[in-house]
Amino acid sequence: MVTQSQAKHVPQERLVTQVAVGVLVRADGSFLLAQRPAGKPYAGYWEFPGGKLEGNESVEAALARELHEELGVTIETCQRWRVLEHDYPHAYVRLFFCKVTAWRGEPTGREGQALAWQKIPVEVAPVLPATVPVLDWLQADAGSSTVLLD
Ligand SMILES: Nc1nc2c([nH]c(=O)n2[C@H]2C[C@H](O)[C@@H](COP(=O)(O)OP(=O)(O)OP(=O)(O)O)O2)c(=O)[nH]1
Repeated sequence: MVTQSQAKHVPQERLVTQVAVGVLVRADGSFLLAQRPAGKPYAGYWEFPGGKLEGNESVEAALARELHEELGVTIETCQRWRVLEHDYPHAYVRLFFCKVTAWRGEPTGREGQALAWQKIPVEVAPVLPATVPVLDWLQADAGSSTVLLD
C-alpha cells in the first residue's frame, strides 16, 4: 500500500493538487467509473468520480461535495483506502482513494458524463493513467476475500 509517509519526492516548483476520489462499490463487487467530460484535461478518459479539494476542505468533505455535484448521491459509509501520486503534464496530483460502500440516491451523470458499473476486467477504455493501479488493487482485494475450502 502507498501511504503518505511513502509519498514520492515532489519535483521542485510543482504544486501538489490534492484530489478526493470515490470508489463506489456495490454488494456484487461492481464499481462505478465515470467518463471525463469535454473541456477537462484527458477528456473522454474513464476515472473514479471525485475532484480537487477546495480551500481547507478535508478529503471526506471534498468527496461528499464532489459526489453530490457529479452524481447526486449522499455518502453514508466511506473509508480512506489508498494514496497515490502522479506527475501529469497539467498537474502533480495526490489522489486520496476512498472506498464508498453505502450511499443514498442512484448515481446519475449530473454533468453529462457517462457512467458505467464495471467489474475486472473493465470494458471501458481508456482509463486515466493514475487510475489503472486502482483496478489492480480492486482485483487483489477481491482475490484476498476468496476463501478456499478443501
Ligand atoms: N476524479 C478523479 N481524478 C483522477 C483520477 N485519476 C487521476 O489521475 N485523476 C486526476 C485527474 C485530474 O488531474 C485530477 C482531478 O481533477 P479534476 O479536474 O477532475 O477535478 P475537479 O472535478 O475538481 O475539476 P474542476 O473543478 O477543475 O473542473 O485528478 C480518478 O480516478 N478520479
